Amino acid sequence: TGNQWGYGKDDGPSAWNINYPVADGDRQSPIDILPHQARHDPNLGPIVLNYDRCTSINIANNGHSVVVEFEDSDDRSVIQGGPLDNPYRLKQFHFHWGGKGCHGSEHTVEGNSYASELHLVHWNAVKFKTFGEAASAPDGLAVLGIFLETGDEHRWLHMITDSLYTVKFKGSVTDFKGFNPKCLLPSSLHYWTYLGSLTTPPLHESVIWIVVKEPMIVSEKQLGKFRTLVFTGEEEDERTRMENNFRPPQLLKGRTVRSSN
Ligand SMILES: NS(=O)(=O)c1ccc2oc(NC(=O)c3ccccc3)nc2c1
Ligand SMILES: [Zn+2]
Repeated sequence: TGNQWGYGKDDGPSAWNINYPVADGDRQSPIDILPHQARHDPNLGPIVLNYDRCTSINIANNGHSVVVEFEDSDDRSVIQGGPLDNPYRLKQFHFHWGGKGCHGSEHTVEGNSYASELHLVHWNAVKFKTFGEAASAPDGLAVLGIFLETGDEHRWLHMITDSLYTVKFKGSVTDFKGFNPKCLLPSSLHYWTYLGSLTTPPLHESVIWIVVKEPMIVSEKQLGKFRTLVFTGEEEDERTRMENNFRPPQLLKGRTVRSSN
């Protein structure tokens, strides 16, 4: 059916514009970030995360990534400050990653990729009633992007990687309670910010991107566990390893990238 998209040769990013013409739009993501061309904006305050009462619900394999969903019926876990005019509610987080030894981040910095990228997806519940409504509005979503670099083991990432075997196949979902993603964040939240889009179909141009400069460090072993997931369902014959689920950088088309200090 028309909505089938992926990261392969025939259904990958270069073919997405067939079913999703906005793929060729003016504010597409990800982008290559050039720090020296980013405008330092002293009015850009710090990002403030209020995740202390966040409620994680489940972890799932949606056939494109592994996603942890949160309860978003009130303002129990929000991001605010920085470029945001309102608090945005945490809806879910997920990852993008590469193959063994290859890189897998979506945003790049001066042409350099990281091994992986974590996206914490938030929506503007002040202006919109549902995530779906916000996801189609120019200021509807705020996604916090965190790069993952390989090095020492991350002390808390095991809480996710130890659960990945339970969501190996597309369509699998398991309970995942009591996880606070604040434990994944690097010490500094200095960031770049620009107006962009979802990096997968439907590619809505509704995202205020906040890309944190400092990567989180994870071990190659921890990253390898993400590659034990498969894109395919348990009932399907082939087992296509889930890796390289990233969109390459898109044209800036005159946009300005701003930098916090
Ligand atoms: N790579 S990305 O740009 O962060 C990105 C890309 C595509 C996305 O679609 C959704 N949908 C929901 O989260 C959702 C969750 C629950 C109900 C409806 C939608 N989030 C996305 C984030
Ligand atoms: Zn993403």
